[in-house]
Amino acid sequence: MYPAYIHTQTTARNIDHAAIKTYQIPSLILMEHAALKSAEIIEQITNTNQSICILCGPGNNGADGLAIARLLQPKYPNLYVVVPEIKKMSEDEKIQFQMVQNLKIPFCKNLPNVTYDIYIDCLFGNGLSRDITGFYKTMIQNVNTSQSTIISIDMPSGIDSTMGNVLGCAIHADYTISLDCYKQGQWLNEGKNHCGKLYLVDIGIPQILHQKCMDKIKILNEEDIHLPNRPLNAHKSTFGKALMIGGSQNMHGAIHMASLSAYKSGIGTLTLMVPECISNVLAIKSDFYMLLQCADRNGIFSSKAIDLLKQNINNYSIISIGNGMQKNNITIALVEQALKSDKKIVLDADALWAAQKNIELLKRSETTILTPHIKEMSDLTGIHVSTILSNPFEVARDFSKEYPSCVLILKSSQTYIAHQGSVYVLDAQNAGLAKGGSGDILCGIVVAMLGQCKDSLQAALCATYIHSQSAKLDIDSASFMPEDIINNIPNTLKRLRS
Ligand SMILES: NC(=O)C1=CN([C@@H]2O[C@H](COP(=O)(O)OP(=O)(O)OC[C@H]3O[C@@H](n4cnc5c(N)ncnc54)[C@H](OP(=O)(O)O)[C@@H]3O)[C@@H](O)[C@H]2O)[C@@H](O)CC1
Ligand SMILES: Nc1ncnc2c1ncn2[C@@H]1O[C@H](COP(=O)(O)OP(=O)(O)O)[C@@H](O)[C@H]1O
Ligand SMILES: [K+]
Repeated sequence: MYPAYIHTQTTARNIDHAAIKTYQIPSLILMEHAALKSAEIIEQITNTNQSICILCGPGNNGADGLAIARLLQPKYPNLYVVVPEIKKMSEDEKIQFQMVQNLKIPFCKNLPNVTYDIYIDCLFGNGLSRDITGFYKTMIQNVNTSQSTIISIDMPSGIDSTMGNVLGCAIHADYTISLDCYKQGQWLNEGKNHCGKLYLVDIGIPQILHQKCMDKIKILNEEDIHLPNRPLNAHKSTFGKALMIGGSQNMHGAIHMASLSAYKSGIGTLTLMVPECISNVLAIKSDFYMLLQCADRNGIFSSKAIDLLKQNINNYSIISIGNGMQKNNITIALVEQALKSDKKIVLDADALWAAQKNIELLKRSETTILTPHIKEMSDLTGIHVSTILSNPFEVARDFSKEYPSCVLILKSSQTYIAHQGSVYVLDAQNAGLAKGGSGDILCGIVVAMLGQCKDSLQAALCATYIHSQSAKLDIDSASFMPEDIINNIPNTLKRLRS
């Protein structure tokens, strides 16, 4: 699978330049790859009897358009090119334009009065630098109001490729063919809604240029997942001894689901530290876990929990806190104690709110995996929800740099896994997961992976991927039950290992 990276405008541009300067790949060769791959996709999504109008701007995005015109012309009899600024062309565009003229492909300066079935948008790509005004704006508005299919090359023109904001006006594409890498603006803010279906094509830029990037963002795929080995001669301690702390009178299901997921995902031993008031119901539900019961007060842990954890913590290698707990002083004290220990820690739900009270403790040297959804991330960091939503990549990356021993799993319909400045994106939207309990299942899988993987980032990547793959169920998304997902974990593991 072609490795998919997401870059800002500057990084994408620097990579293009390095391919040309350092690796001496002529830009016309890259452009030819771009045009060939784009033409291939255009042929797949259109019919050759449809009329095509290719809009070519003043830079290399326009040059791509001219190269695409040259490649499509033999198959599409009704093909037309619009070049508004013949006097202002990049060097490569001049060469492409000469070839288009040699082939006698019809062109003109203005958008023709007739409506075309297909518009190929090559006005502006990664080089858009200011608001679009004047005749380009009119052209974009006219194309947007047509009922035609719009295919954008590299970026929907008018979308800023770093932040996804509309600069003046922007093409509303049905399809966008991104060249070499995704641009961050395709994933953020208004950009998300302007791309239509996104394609990514390899244009022959050396992969090393992506791998060498600082602060890279990569789409998580199966090749990034290295499931931990399970040696035949292992014993239970080989796979981690976990203590899961959580539960309250009104929420015993959360820790139960987390524990089932942890066990199905391979944890060695599992103990649940829960308030006494729910221990009976848990004991009836399952018998694979051990219970560390704690006196309760009003349905939650009493202050005795703090001493109980102190006395027992050294029996475990991994501690998770949060499932089914509440925001209170005991939760704060338990999180503080766990973070001061030398154990691997997983923080979920209200434990994330509690961690904020002693945030400097996250600078500990042992691994901490945090699994906030967007609101919990806001509780943890004090960053407003709208700021997180406008650039989750940056928020996740900044956090991971500030707390280098932490691995952040920032959950939403897309999930961002960040560690020491690198960000992975799990792009697997699934309405079946938009239900209470999905996060508890993930937390359990994280605990199990932390018990088995040597590397904490790998544990987080494996867990997130296993969670989303196990939620690929052949039933209506409205009917997903937590146990359906949990019962599918074994199939996922079997498939990933084979
Ligand atoms: N060899 C390579 O690098 C490869 C590049 N490739 C392709 O090149 C694209 C990047 O090309 P690019 O850098 O030329 O930028 P592009 O998007 O065409 O725009 C720049 C032009 O637009 C103008 N302009 C900007 N904003 C404007 C505005 N609001 N209103 C009006 N004008 C505005 C700007 O003018 P200026 O600011 O200089 O006055 C300049 O003329 C990339 O997306 C991909 O498609 C691929 O073929 C692979 C190989
Ligand atoms: N639409 C969606 N597409 C993909 N994943 C989703 C979607 N909605 C929720 N999820 C995933 O489900 C989990 C929900 O976690 P969380 O919000 O903590 O739920 P809860 O606390 O109720 O268990 C996260 O892993 C999140 O990424
Ligand atoms: K474009």
